[in-house]
Amino acid sequence: MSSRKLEGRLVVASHNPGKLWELRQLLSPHGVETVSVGELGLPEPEETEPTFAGNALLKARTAAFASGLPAFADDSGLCVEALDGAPGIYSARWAGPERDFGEAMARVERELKERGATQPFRAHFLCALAVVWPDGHVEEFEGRIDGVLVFPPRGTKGFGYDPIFLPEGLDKTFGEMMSAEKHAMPHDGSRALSHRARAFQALAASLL
Ligand SMILES: O=c1nc[nH]c2c1ncn2[C@H]1C[C@H](O)[C@@H](COP(=O)(O)OP(=O)(O)OP(=O)(O)O)O1
Ligand SMILES: [Mg+2]
Repeated sequence: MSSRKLEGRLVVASHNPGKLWELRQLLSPHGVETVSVGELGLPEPEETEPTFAGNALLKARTAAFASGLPAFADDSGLCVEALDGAPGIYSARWAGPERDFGEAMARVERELKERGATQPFRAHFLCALAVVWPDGHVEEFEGRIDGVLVFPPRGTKGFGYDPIFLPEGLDKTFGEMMSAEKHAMPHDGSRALSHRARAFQALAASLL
């Protein structure tokens, strides 16, 4: 348990609308008032760290120091086993400056084919969350969900690589799920589903 609790206004340090929506959805039952970096007019920092945790910390720290408020950042991505963990921390960058995830998903399929990979195409999503206070105090959390990739992509819900990711033991891709299913936050102590919801579950237990 942490000694620090999240109180007052929280900056959500993400420029990705899909992610922002999910993070606010996860925070909303806790009555935390949020403002996004976009609403504050803060720029998107370059993600120069070699790990998810490092980039989450970099984004949260930049926003906390620029705003004088506690800030919350998510760095996440898809890691494909047969591609040695790629795209990993480069998941957003594979979609190019236009953030074309149709192209990014096609590249995953192409690279699997080039490597002669065979099904099941095992993969996982990872999510690192960091909270940084303006005095420099840091809290970090992580969540993971394992699954397999399916081609062609299925479903139009969610964002990013959701349409090719089939979570272990389920028959719907993240792209075919209602957001409430992807983010199910069980109150009976059982585990949440998505990488982001799992990381958030750890955060909530400690900070909220
Ligand atoms: O639940 C997810 N469902 C599908 N795709 C996902 C998910 N979670 C991460 N992803 C992929 C797409 C995203 O673009 C990238 C994260 O990259 P990441 O740098 O953490 O976020 P970002 O650049 O999109 O926004 P920002 O850094 O401003 O928070 O991984
Ligand atoms: Mg990013």
